[in-house]
Amino acid sequence: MKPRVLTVAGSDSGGGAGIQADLKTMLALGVHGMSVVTAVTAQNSLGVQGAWELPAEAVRAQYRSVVDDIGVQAVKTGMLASAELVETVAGLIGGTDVPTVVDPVGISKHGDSLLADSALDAVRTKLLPVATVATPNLDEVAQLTGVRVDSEGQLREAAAAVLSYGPRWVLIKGGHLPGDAVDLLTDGSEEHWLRAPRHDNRHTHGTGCTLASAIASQLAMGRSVPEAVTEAKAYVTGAIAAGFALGKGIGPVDHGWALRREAF
Ligand SMILES: Nc1ncnc2c1ncn2[C@@H]1O[C@H](COP(=O)(O)OP(=O)(O)O)[C@@H](O)[C@H]1O
Ligand SMILES: Cc1ncc(COP(=O)(O)O)c(N)n1
Repeated sequence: MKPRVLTVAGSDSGGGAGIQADLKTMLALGVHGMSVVTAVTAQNSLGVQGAWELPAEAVRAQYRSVVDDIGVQAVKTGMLASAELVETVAGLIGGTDVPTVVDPVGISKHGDSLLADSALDAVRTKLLPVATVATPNLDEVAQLTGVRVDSEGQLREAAAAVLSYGPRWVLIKGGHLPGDAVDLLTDGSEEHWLRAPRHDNRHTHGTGCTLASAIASQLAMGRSVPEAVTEAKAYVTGAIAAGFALGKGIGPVDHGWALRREAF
């Protein structure tokens, strides 16, 4: 049976990030994608114009519908908006015995907040402990741990700070540093440095969502965490290289690049 992957995240009306990015990534990687919508954003290439979270009951009901009947081999979380939703989702994941990728989405590329400040503590104490892999970017590392990274040498310190909250693995994304796009994956004993050339392309909307969904898809196919992250990094790098202009601002990465490559 086709591996099934569930994203628990917010909707991006512009189609570049959030649930839309997750489902496109899952399609491109050959798994069956499913979604639990946590919030709806009015969003485009210029930023987030509005956001509305769903009631916790609606999130719980979507999750149960999917997991109890269809079943999942991996879960990915993205925008969770509020402390109540973070706690609800952490509880649901804690009761589901499959690998889970937690992308602790805090602020959009345009600087719009996608998570209430009052939810940070629940992310630290409830959500990170149930993650198989947590994938914070450098702003999220600073928000969650207070550790500020402005060089590759500090990625280790950032990783240790996030691991102290209990995820099995952490992938610190160094995408916002100058130079090569370097990420550090570690479980506190093994270290894997993932390095890709930086693509000089401003159309990077959705990079984090795409990477986390690709990791979840690879885990659902049975890969180990280091294998899954290595494959996912190659996929997101190709998607960034093929990112394209839409609207007047930052365009999306191209989720379909790998499908086209295989087709010809
Ligand atoms: N310009 C770029 N060229 C190549 N890789 C990039 C670029 N920008 C980000 N990345 C990579 O994309 C992935 C997502 O990282 P990042 O953009 O930091 O996440 P987020 O979307 O959460 O801010 C990481 O693997 C990062 O190294
Ligand atoms: C609904 C939603 N979820 C997540 C992001 C983060 O996007 P990115 O991957 O660009 O950091 C976003 N802009 N909108």
